Amino acid sequence: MIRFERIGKTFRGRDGAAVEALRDVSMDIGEGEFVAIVGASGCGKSTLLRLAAGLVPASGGTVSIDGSAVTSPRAETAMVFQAATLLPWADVLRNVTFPLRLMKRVAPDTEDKARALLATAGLAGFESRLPRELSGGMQQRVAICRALLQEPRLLLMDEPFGALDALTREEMSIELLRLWAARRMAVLFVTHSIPEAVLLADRVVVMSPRPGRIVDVVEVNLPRPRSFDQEGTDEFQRCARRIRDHIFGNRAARAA
Ligand SMILES: Nc1ncnc2c1ncn2[C@@H]1O[C@H](COP(=O)(O)OP(=O)(O)OP(=O)(O)O)[C@@H](O)[C@H]1O
Repeated sequence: MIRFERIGKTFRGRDGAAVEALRDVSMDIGEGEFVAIVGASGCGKSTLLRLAAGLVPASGGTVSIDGSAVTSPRAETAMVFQAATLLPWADVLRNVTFPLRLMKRVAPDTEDKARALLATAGLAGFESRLPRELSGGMQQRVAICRALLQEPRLLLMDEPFGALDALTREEMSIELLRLWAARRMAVLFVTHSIPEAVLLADRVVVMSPRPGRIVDVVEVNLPRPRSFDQEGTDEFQRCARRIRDHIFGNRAARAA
């Protein structure tokens, strides 16, 4: 569905110095596939998502969806950032429906769908609350509902649980999988957590330090529905170890 073909991206800093963020990145993501991206800080993971979202142009290569080059944001793509980025003055329901109102895509059943989505995310009864009345985890759930209400074919998630505590993070991962199972859009999910990547993804793309290149693609052959109980399985450990070895090299192997 989405194809990255020999993508390179070099930024020019304020001082004029060139920063090569990505080099020769190629990958395909199929319809309904869940792909996680892991790699050292600064290796270009967010840049890759922003390229897919049509927010920045590539310096070389092409990103295409269904064969047509992505040059600007598209209605079929939605993005969730690390911070919930909700409108502070709008209540939960208005926040969730905001992008559709902005794109003039409101349908007669939009509000009902938004309420149903919020209920699935455990937010029934909070529709009229303001963001500041919600916990960080609840705010992030609102941001995820906002993205899902757009019924995207491609969901881009940039460390969406990065600011949450460990327990909320686990709970949110399982909830995301539930919502994804019901809708099956393609997901490109950036995370710093190796267990989170293995738990969620069909494939984990491992990137080298900057300039980011793909050093491995790990297929996760764990049955769905997934749960953290699978963390003890050989397959989970195999995937996690293989990813860790790429990121930490022999250090991890020695410590094990
Ligand atoms: N607009 C920009 N102008 C200049 N340099 C940039 C810009 N955006 C990103 N970079 C640089 O490109 C590199 C990759 O950044 P990016 O945010 O994509 O990495 P990342 O892997 O997502 O990092 P992290 O895991 O820390 O969020 C970094 O060195 C960053 O400083």
